[in-house]
Amino acid sequence: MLEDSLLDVISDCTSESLQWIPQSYTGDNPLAVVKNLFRVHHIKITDTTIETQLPKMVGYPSLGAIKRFLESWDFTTLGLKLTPEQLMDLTYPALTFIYEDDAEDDNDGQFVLLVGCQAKQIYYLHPGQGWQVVPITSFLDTWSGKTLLVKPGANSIEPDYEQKRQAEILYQKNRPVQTKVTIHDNFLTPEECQRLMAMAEPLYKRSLVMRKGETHLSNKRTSFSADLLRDNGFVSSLYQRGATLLNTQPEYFETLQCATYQTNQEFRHHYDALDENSQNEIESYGQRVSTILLYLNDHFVGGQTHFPKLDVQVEPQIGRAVVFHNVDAEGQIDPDSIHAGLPVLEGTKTIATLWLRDKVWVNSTKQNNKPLRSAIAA
Ligand SMILES: O=C(O)CCC(=O)C(=O)O
Ligand SMILES: [Fe+2]
Repeated sequence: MLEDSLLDVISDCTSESLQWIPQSYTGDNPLAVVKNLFRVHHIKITDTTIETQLPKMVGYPSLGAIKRFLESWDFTTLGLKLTPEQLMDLTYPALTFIYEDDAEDDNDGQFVLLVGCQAKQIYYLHPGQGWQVVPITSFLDTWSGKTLLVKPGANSIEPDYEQKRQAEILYQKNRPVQTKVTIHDNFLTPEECQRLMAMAEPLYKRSLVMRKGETHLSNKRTSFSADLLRDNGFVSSLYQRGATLLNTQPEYFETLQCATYQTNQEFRHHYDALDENSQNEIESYGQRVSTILLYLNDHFVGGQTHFPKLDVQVEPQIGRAVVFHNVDAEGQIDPDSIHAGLPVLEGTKTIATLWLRDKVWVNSTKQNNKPLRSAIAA
């Protein structure tokens, strides 16, 4: 591409009038990158159309699935593994995949939209971070090379866009109030919160996550946690209180877990329910059907609990309980239950969590028993 026209593309893409569309969480990245691609090409397509059609493509969320989706919208596409030399000569914009700094496996990364390469700098849109201008050398450190060249065709338009957009706006305005996350203030008194925090203090260990039925250390969950067995009248009464709230029996709760997050620590978007890789665990110990999250303090900045699919961000408040359900009536993971403990920006956040299983928890009926394993989430 000629230098001048490249500059036009870059200034057009990054202009104020062409605001990029931010992804609300990592799992939203493939949708957001495609929304931004359409926007860069000034093609009007509703978010609803992308959100309903793209995830249905075979192989989603791969680059191949994005390719198939774009072809269904009359784009001409070419998927390639590019070399750094070829990167310089691209006709932009193109979709590509970069690995995250803290990737735990080869699929951990993000799709970004390459718009230009000039004077040894690469211009790209990261849907989670906005427009980036970085030296090519540092871009190459994280770049996978996997790239999708794309070109819209004459029929890359949504014929009934205006009508669909109006319906979308109307729906958003009249959207029913969500009932999937409920808040129960003063579930604990400040004194009870203090008492729990003091009991947990000597027991903290780095929190784990569950992957393929095994517990692991993970950059996705950087907090510390402590298990509190029901071998003391006070703790035991909290299990009972939780059971009353959820209309169940205290024996169905996993061991109460306190977690503490220092500045910059977080628990990235995840489901509390166990997935198909943990079938054995589900059969033996039951699915994690519901969660009660308790905030034990609130003198810190950040650390909200975020439910991106529900557009809900719960503010931590001392003694507040947040309740949500992780599976639907058929026992399948409810996609709306995805949530995160956002990074703590200043101070220390402390929570306690009660995860409800659909089977009696293994050590819940014995006193002074060692926990089977620390409570887990992925
Ligand atoms: O810290 C939070 O706000 C969320 C914690 C969480 O998701 C969990 O413990 O499963
Ligand atoms: Fe969680």
